[in-house]
Amino acid sequence: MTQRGRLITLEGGEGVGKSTNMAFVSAWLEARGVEVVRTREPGGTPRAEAVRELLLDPGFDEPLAADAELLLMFAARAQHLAEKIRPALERGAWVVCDRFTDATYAYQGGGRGLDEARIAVLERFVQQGMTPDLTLLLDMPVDAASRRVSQRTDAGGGERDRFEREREDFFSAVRHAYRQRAEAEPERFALIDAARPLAAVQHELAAVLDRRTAPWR
Ligand SMILES: Nc1ncnc2c1ncn2[C@@H]1O[C@H](COP(=O)(O)OP(=O)(O)OP(=O)(O)O)[C@@H](O)[C@H]1O
Ligand SMILES: Cc1cn([C@H]2C[C@H](O)[C@@H](COP(=O)(O)O)O2)c(=O)[nH]c1=O
Repeated sequence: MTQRGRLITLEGGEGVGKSTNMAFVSAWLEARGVEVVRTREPGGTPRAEAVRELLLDPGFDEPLAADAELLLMFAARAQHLAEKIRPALERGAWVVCDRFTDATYAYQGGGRGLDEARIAVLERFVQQGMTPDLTLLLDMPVDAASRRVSQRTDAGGGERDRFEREREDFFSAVRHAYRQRAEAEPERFALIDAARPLAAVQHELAAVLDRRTAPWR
């Protein structure tokens, strides 16, 4: 019988280095013979990416109600789980996902102030007990991360999305919520100091992956 794959998530606020380190984590696993499916949330499938567009688009002349934002996050997640994550895990592949439900607790819970208990109801409904096996939380001060986002936006000539336009107190609340979750579940989370140079961050990521994934490989 094929062994079920593992779900590894990368989490953290804007600009902490999740996308940069997705590539590193995936390559590290692949070098050890693991089949890896790389993906992200919100998004990861064509329909879920369409929901992402709606969530990130700053162009509407109408606010997005916090409850609608929460439900859209879980709608995208339900599609992602059904069409991509569960099938991959069932065939034995490992899924490395840039953000997952911890982001909902951090952004919609911490940032928007929605009740955690309501998020937990949707989590149970959509995920049916499925949770990440390992969560790599990239953590750094909000002001330094925001400078990285500014440099990236200036260099790429891109526009800030609807979340990136939030104020510093929103991101401080997001960071606080993430750190609280990591403290509450140390067996699932690894807290990584992402303010260091990339080589140091990746050195620690490799050590964490080696230690935490050895029993599953
Ligand atoms: N350790 C690091 N030191 C310095 N710069 C870094 C480091 N890690 C990433 N960067 C740079 O910071 C910027 C943001 O990184 P990245 O896009 O990977 O962050 P992210 O967490 O995926 O951001 P977002 O949440 O906005 O998608 C990029 O320009 C990247 O090259
Ligand atoms: C999964 C998830 C995401 N978000 C927010 C966090 C980010 O601002 C955007 C996604 O863009 P990025 O390229 O990953 O930075 O969506 C959220 O608020 N809630 C969630 O559950």
